[in-house]
Amino acid sequence: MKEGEAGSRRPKALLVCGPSGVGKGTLIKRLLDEHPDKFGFSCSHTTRKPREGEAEGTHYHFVERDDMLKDIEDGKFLEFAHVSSNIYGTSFASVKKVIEEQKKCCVLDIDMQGAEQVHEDGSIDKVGVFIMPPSFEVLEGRLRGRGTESEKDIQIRLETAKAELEFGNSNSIFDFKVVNESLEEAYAKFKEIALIAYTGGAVSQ
Ligand SMILES: Nc1nc2c(ncn2[C@@H]2O[C@H](COP(=O)(O)OP(=O)(O)O)[C@@H](O)[C@H]2O)c(=O)[nH]1
Ligand SMILES: Nc1ncnc2c1ncn2[C@@H]1O[C@H](COP(=O)(O)OP(=O)(O)O)[C@@H](O)[C@H]1O
Repeated sequence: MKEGEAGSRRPKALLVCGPSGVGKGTLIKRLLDEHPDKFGFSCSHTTRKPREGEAEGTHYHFVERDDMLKDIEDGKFLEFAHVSSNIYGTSFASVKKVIEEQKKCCVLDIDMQGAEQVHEDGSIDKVGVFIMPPSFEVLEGRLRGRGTESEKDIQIRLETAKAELEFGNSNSIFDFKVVNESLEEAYAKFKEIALIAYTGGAVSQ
């Protein structure tokens, strides 16, 4: 076995959850850029419109609501959720592509409802990490600073964030919590957790 290859244990999926604007996408992008051989992103489906710079099939599969509802009915999704007035979901195909075809650890960026469904389903061996903001004010500042949402959408996301933070603080789905204050420190911790998922190792905090 070559150095850096996963050991005899199979890589687990890495479930990344946390409120909108907390930095999930930033941390995940950095991980994928640094370790493209080890980690692959599960490209979700969404009914929301693409933001500037987002590409079909890379960030999301951008789909029409009716098509997504039909695919959900046809059983194509491992999990799905209505988040901030849009539908988001992880197809079986996207997870299979990363785990079985690419043989990498599959990174899922999903909301709390999705995390709960994956946890209860139990068919995916996973490590769960919840990303926390240093404070609600900082979260709001990041969301506004990103400049990708309308004021109405920001308000919806902040409302959802309150429930997400309570959820992250009070359940056992997540093996780890990372406070994203300094990006360097948060990324170092996040990477360490991701590598635990990659090696399929036992989780100890
Ligand atoms: N359940 C579920 N949630 C998802 C999925 N993809 C993204 N999300 C979540 O949907 C929420 C909104 O995502 P997005 O519109 O990209 O906005 P952002 O989180 O503010 O960058 C976030 O909490 C994501 O974690 C998915 O496939 N399933
Ligand atoms: N540690 C950090 N310090 C300051 N700004 C950050 C930090 N992490 C992320 N950001 C910024 O916050 C905004 C939201 O991050 P993003 O990764 O889009 O969050 P999410 O994917 O959780 O919605 C982005 O503009 C990003 O550059």
